[in-house]
Formats: sequence, structure tokens, C-alpha cells
Amino acid sequence: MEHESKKVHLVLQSQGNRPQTNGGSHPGQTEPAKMDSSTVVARAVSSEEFIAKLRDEVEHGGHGASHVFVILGASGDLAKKKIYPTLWWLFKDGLLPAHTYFIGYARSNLTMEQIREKSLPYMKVQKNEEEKVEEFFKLNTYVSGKYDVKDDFIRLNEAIEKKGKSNRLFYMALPPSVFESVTLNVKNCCMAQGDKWTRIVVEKPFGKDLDSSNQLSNHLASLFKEEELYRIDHYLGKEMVQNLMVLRFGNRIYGPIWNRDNIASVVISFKEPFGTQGRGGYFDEFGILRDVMQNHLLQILTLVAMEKPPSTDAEDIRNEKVKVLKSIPPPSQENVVLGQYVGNPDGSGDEKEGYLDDPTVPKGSVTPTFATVALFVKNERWDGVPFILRCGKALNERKAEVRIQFKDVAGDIFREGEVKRNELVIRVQPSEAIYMKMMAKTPGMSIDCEESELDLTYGSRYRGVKMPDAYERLILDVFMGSQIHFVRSDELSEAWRIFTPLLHHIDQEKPKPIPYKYGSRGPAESDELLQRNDFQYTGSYKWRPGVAAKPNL
Ligand SMILES: NC(=O)C1=CN([C@@H]2O[C@H](COP(=O)(O)OP(=O)(O)OC[C@H]3O[C@@H](n4cnc5c(N)ncnc54)[C@H](OP(=O)(O)O)[C@@H]3O)[C@@H](O)[C@H]2O)C=CC1
Ligand SMILES: O=C1O[C@H](COP(=O)(O)O)[C@@H](O)[C@H](O)[C@H]1O
Repeated sequence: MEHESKKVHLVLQSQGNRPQTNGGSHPGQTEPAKMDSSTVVARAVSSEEFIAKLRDEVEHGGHGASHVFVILGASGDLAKKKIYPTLWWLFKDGLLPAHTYFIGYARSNLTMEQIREKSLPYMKVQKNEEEKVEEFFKLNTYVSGKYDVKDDFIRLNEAIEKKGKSNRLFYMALPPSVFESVTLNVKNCCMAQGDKWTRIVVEKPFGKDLDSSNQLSNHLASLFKEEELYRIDHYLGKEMVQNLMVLRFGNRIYGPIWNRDNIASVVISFKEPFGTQGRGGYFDEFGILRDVMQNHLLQILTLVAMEKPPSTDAEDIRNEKVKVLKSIPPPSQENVVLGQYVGNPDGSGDEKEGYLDDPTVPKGSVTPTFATVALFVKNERWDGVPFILRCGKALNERKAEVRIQFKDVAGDIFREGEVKRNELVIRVQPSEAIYMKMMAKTPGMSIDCEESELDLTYGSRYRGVKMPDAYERLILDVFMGSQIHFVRSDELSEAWRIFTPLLHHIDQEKPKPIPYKYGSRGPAESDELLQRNDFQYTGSYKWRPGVAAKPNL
């Protein structure tokens, strides 16, 4: 099978922030730099030609260093479901630097064979890839050790050193309770030497509120430089989230209308059709605001609202994102709706079970599994425009999207109520799409208006193109030293500042969330909040893909 991932492309830029223009064949064209991961940052773009060059660099670049990717928490759920599969996909697609080795580390007394058995079901290995998968696992080893025992990390370091002088990536697939001791031991025992680099990938949760997050940030800052830290928010690795930058700044048409004069409201939604399903113990400690809203949805908000950065360099982008966050005050109570799902007696299977029926959830818990919150960006561009974040578990569908609703047409000349608002929808998942709902003349003799759309459906426009998984892009970014799609510590701190008052109110006052049925759209109060915040739902729009309108005579 030909590499589907030929559509994963990289353009390398010098760390010094501007694109390198080493006399590319066209003026101003970015010339790919050498694949030396210590001196370049990367961003994803398209070009068949480029991937060939990248492969050439990977196979023949030979900069002397090997790379060792250490999975801390190798026995866990994240490791088997995401990290090992992602490393395999990158490996089989030839996207990793030559001489990359993988070392799993965890407390359990496991063999590599056992880790392999646990991960294989998630690796989607094709029939003709058996040899390749053998090759992959030959590059893997496992070290068992405790998270707070220095001697065990000295042993881990010895295992790394066996791979020669190497750049080192440490992926913290671990519960927060051991972050501090593990990072301290990595710093004391396992750092790369000389001109080789060390990068630490940290998974959320990054704390539980502003104080605990700042405490963790201070701890990490005392051990590592910010450029060594990669805080993962996997939504930043999703195709359509990354597309927001291109959509906004690569098109002339959006710039002039992207503001409070033209946009009525922005709704950013995350919906899942399943509940906590035995993960209730973890979830109950955090709730939907910490699980999804404070990170994934707020990150998307910053990309929708930020000013144009001076370049696509990570620091320039992150500076703009921080400015947006700094302009957002904590939400007021009347702009918050909290819900918790209850069983649907008419539903089938899991739908009958409410959140409180999950045996791993503490009795009588008031942890929200649904939330809608309207935020306001108090700056010249956005003053008064609600940014409504909605997320929930056990809803009617799986969907993540950004919905930008424009204001009414001024001085409308058509029949009253006929003209509906324009809406630009960026569907993150499933079935990536961008569509603009717009009015058009009904085909035929009359001059009636009807709701139609400009439709960029990825499945038809980019037929057969495989979208890389978010983790694939992000792990590759870590190898390449690109921090564009990672969260900087000041972003994190601002994100917690916005949500901490609400979170503390929930933790302390324990307001009762509004019950909503498993499989529903969530509480009706959420739609009312949207309505109050200038999002108009008419229910009149019908999508008719590929269906010709009836001639209107
Ligand atoms: N390229 C493509 O693939 C395209 C697909 N389509 C499809 O067409 C269908 C309709 O398009 P869509 O953009 O959803 O337009 P709609 O106007 O039908 O829905 C707009 C939004 O309103 C929400 N909503 C539903 N009921 C209410 C309510 N009572 N009060 C407030 N909000 C409500 C919807 O779902 P909720 O609140 O539950 O999230 C959605 O977010 C969709 O299935 C869409 O995926 C359309 C265009 C292009
Ligand atoms: O971070 C999280 O995200 C997942 C949803 O991720 P997706 O890529 O499948 O959309 C969510 O289920 C989980 O609760 C949350 O912790």
C-alpha cells in the first residue's frame, strides 16, 4: 500500500523565526532547511515534492544523533491507546528521524511483549505490514521502575545511553500526582548531554485551578526551560483547528468582516454521544469545564479571536493568543448553564444509565457533565460579541464545531423574515467541513430568496486524503522542535484565571446541575442562553448535498 500519509507535509523554518529564503526557485518561496531537529521548527503545509525531500533528509541526513522517545507511564491507557499507535504510524510512514528508539517506563513488572499485546488492538496494523511492525517493536524496550526512586531513573538513563549520544523526548503519560517527582528525577538523572536536547511533553490536566496550575508551572520552570516544555492540548493538532489560521489570514475576504461590526455571536461546541462509562472516578474530580472547556474550547476561541500575528512563528502566535485571553474576564453567573445527564428510560443500552448510576461516580455528585458559558473579549475588535462555549457528554451526537453567526443585513429589501443570517461553520469533527450559510436566489423565474451554502466538504474536495491524527502531528512537532501547537505557560495561567472563580464556586457552593436526558441536546436552558446572547436559531436551513432545487416557475 502506497503511503497514505503522503499528504502529511512539513515546511521547516529556522528557529530564528522568519522563513528561510535560501534562494528558492520562486522569489519569497520557503526553501526547506535540513532536517536537523535541534535547529528547526516545522509547520504543516502541502507539497508532494516536499515529503520526498523530507524522506531524503530522514534517511540520509545522518546528523550523528539518535533520538530516544521515553514513554513514562507505558503501562497505562493513554500509552496503549494513543502513544504507541502514534509512534507506530509515524515510524511506518517514515516520518521519524533515522535511529529513533523507544523506551517504555512504568512501575508494573511488564515485558515488551505484554506492552505490544496491549497496544496492538489500537495500532491498525494492515495485513502487509507484519514485517514493518516487527521492525518497530525491535526498536522498543521497557524499563520497570518507581516514579519517586532516583536509582530507578539512573537505570532508565543507562538504558537511554545504550542508544548512543541522543536527543531525548520524555512523554509524561502519567497521572498528575506523580508529575513532580518524575520531572525532578528526569532532570537529575536523564538529561541529554552536550549539544543534544531534551524535550518534555506534558499531558493535561495542568492543575485544577489557577494556584495549582501555577504551582506546577513554577515547578517545571525550576527544572526546564520553556522551550523544553511541550504542553499538549490535542485539539491544537486537529486539522480544522490548525486551519483557522489559514482561513482567517490566508483569505482577503474575512479580515474586514471579522469583528463586532459584523459578527453577532460565536458558538464553539463539543458534543459526545457517550457518558463517562467507568471513567467516572477520574471525571468526577474534574468535570466538563476542566476536562474540555478550559483547554480545548478556550484554545479554539483564541485562534478565532486573536489578531494577525507578525509571522507564523510559535512565539508570535502564542503572544497573540495570550493577548486575547488577557482581555477575557471570568464569566458572570447569568452566563453559565451547568447540566448533568440522567438515564433515558426509553433509550437503549448505555442510554438508560445516568451519570450517577456509574458505580465509579461518588453518590450524589453534582459535577457537571454539560456546560454552556458565554465569554466576552473586551477589546476593540470584539467588545460586546458573545463567545459561547458549549460542551457535554452523553448528548445526541459527536460533534465539534465553530459557528460564527453574522449580524442581520441592514436595510433589508426582501420579504420580512425571508433573509436569514449568514453563518460560517467550521466543522472540526466528524467529517471535516467549512460551510458558509448564505442567501441565494431560488433557481427559476421568481426572485425568491432561499438559504443555501458555499460548501467545502473535505470528504469530496480532498477525496482519499488521510487526515493525520492529532497526536501524530503533535508528536512529530516535538521531534521537530515546533511549539506552535503547544500551550505556553502564560496561556495556561490566563486560561485558569478566566475559569477559576466559576470552578471555585462550583467546588464550594455545589450548585445543582440541570438534569438532561442521555442522548438529548442538553438542557433547554442552554438554548435560552444562546438566544439571550444573540445566536439566532431558526430551524429553517436544510442542507441538500448534490440535490438540484426544483425549478421555480
Ligand atoms: N459540508 C457539509 O458536510 C455540510 C453539512 N451540513 C449539514 O446540514 C445540517 C444542518 O446544518 P446546520 O449548520 O447544523 O444548521 P441548522 O441551522 O440546522 O443548525 C444550526 C445549529 O443550531 C443548533 N440547534 C438545533 N436546535 C436548536 C435550538 N432549538 N436552539 C438553538 N440551537 C439549536 C444545532 O445543533 P446543536 O445545538 O444540537 O449542536 C446547530 O448547532 C447539519 O447536519 C450539517 O452537518 C450543512 C452544510 C454543509
Ligand atoms: O481531552 C479530552 O478529549 C476527549 C475527546 O477528544 P476527541 O479527540 O475524541 O474529540 C474527551 O473524550 C475526554 O473526556 C477529554 O479528556
